[in-house]
Amino acid sequence: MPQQDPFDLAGAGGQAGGERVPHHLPYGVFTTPDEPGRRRIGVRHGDRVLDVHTAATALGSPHADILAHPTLNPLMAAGRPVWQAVRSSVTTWVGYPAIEPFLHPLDRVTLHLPFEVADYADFYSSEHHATNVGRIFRPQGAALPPNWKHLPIGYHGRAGTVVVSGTPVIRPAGQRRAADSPGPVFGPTQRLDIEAEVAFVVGTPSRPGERVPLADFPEHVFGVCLLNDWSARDIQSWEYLPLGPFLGKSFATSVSPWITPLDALDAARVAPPVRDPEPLPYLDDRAEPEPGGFDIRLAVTVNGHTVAEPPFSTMYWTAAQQLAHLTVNGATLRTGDLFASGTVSGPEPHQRGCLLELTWDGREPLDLPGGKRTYLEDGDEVTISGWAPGPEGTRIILGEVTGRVVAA
Ligand SMILES: O=C(O)/C=C/C(=O)CC(=O)CC(=O)O
Ligand SMILES: [Ca+2]
Ligand SMILES: [Mg+2]
Repeated sequence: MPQQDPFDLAGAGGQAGGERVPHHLPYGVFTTPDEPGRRRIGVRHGDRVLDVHTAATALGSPHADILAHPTLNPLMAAGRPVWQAVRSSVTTWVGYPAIEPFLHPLDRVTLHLPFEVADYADFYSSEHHATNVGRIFRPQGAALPPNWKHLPIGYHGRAGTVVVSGTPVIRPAGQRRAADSPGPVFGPTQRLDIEAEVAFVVGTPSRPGERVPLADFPEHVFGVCLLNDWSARDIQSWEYLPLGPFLGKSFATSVSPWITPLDALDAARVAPPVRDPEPLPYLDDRAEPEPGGFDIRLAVTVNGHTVAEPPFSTMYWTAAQQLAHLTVNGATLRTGDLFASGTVSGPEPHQRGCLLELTWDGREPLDLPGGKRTYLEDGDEVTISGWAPGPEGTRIILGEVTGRVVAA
């Protein structure tokens, strides 16, 4: 009996010859209790993880070498034709009885950061989020800055503090200044927040001076994961002018352990919102063959209680536009570059992807069963999950990203 893949919920379609055709097949890196020092590439299939290098070797695959590594980077660097060939092979292998010995129960493995992060950039591409944050942080000025509808605003983050889901997040300390206080004080943040985001992982690098046009997005982007851009709002609001977020966001950024291949999200593509004014030609995606948006529905829980359901389809700037912008000055891409969408917030109050917006900077606490919540307390656990439509009425369940706050 083929395993039911919880990433592809049982539903209409997805059947061939009476057996499910696996579709999602996300990549991760795992160890087993017997060999805790040996990190291996795994593909999730149902409630099991396929050791793909061992399977590839046993089956005489020409791709065995590229899978014999403790990270996904060599596979990611190999480029789209190889990604497609490996994905197509794995799709076949998971139906072979011969691979039984190479499948490990998911609850027996430890998952690790699946790739070595090269550079990390974070965008600010939800109009609803940017408008709300503008109103909260800069009540005197216009909600959106004058450049916002002309380019996807972003900042470069700290690649070395990107951690895998499940890693505890230590409450950061820093400078903060209350509005009515003459100077700053130092101490643990009192306004620790989350940001629910979707992130894109670069596989194929680019050369100096080369721009990545919108159409080349699938040639460079290996896959997609969920991301929590933990943010200390008091540190951030005191430090961020004029150069943007710095220590308020650099202490930890969590990613899901499973990387969904970009091709697995074909059925989730949707048209982005209409852009007005029209962007400059390198960002104008109206003539692109594939719509640039993705219909990914996020959910954020705090201590198991759902606090938000942000819709990724409402993002103003798409990931392809973000990548085109990131490289338009000739900056190179490296294998392992990670770029995140920015906080995903929809138009409705329960669709806001951070506590800053959900509680209007603490002025409107959330009523949770465990008590009222403004910002995060020590011991709180936050989980971001998401799903997207798959082929023929199925669902793709993305790997979730979770983290618990520990005292400073
Ligand atoms: O408007 C600001 O000053 C800052 C907003 C952010 O928190 C930056 C950020 O991480 C962007 C995002 O996630 O959308
Ligand atoms: Ca962010
Ligand atoms: Mg961060």
